[in-house]
Amino acid sequence: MTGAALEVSGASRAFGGVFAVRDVHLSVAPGELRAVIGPNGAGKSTLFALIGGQLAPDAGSVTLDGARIDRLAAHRRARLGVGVVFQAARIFHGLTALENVMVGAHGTTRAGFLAGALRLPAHYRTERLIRSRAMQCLRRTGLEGWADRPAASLPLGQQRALQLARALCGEPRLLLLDEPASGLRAGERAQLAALLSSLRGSGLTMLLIEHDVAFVMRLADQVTVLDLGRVIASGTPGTVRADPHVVSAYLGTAS
Ligand SMILES: Nc1ncnc2c1ncn2[C@@H]1O[C@H](COP(=O)(O)OP(=O)(O)OP(=O)(O)O)[C@@H](O)[C@H]1O
Repeated sequence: MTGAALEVSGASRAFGGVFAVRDVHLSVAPGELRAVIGPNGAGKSTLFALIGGQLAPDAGSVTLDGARIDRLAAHRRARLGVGVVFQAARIFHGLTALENVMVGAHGTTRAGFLAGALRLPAHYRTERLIRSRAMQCLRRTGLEGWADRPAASLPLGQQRALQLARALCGEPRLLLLDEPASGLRAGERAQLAALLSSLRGSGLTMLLIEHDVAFVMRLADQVTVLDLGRVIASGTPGTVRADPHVVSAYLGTAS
């Protein structure tokens, strides 16, 4: 298909008269991995929330495959294919890895609560379908060997992959990731980078916000740099790294 998968156009959002995001334009092509970076307070989390639906913009628009989504609640955006991996590990520790992923598929299937409560055949069919889809997602994220382990017993890197698997089970058209590398050690970061690369190889469109500039520069197709709520640079990692505005606003102060 032609055109952007995600288009943010002139998006602004202020808090108490101060712009957190100001007239931001961002276009993510299908299959692209886009990173959004910027110093503390640059507006990354706010932009993320404007796309995911936790916030609505004061002005501007957000479209997914050409359809406006900026006035929709987060759960309706999720139904349309916006998958979100939040930074805080929202893992159900009492459930197995497989069960955690199955949770991601409920809500995207048709057989409803009543069919489940009445134990109708449709319920069992749906449950089987969900289970096999969840196993596929565990395979896609390299977690098939952990399927029946309690989620709490997974090392942090695998827990991060589990969050990804759960989001994938909702079959997103666009996956949003909030600082996926945060708190991970070097080896775990490298594993996560390989996983994100393989997902991109499968054609998934992704947007991630990240503090770790080195992580992003190795991984992303395109990088958008925010500072004080505005886009100050956008392009390939090489272009962005050489941009004097970026160097002075951000990279110059990073080690
Ligand atoms: N709910 C809110 N109420 C008031 N001000 C807010 C709110 N959310 C964000 N802000 C302000 O908007 C600006 C942008 O914040 P935001 O969290 O989006 O930046 P960020 O780039 O994600 O920062 P960090 O890297 O520190 O998480 C900051 O000045 C912040 O204080």
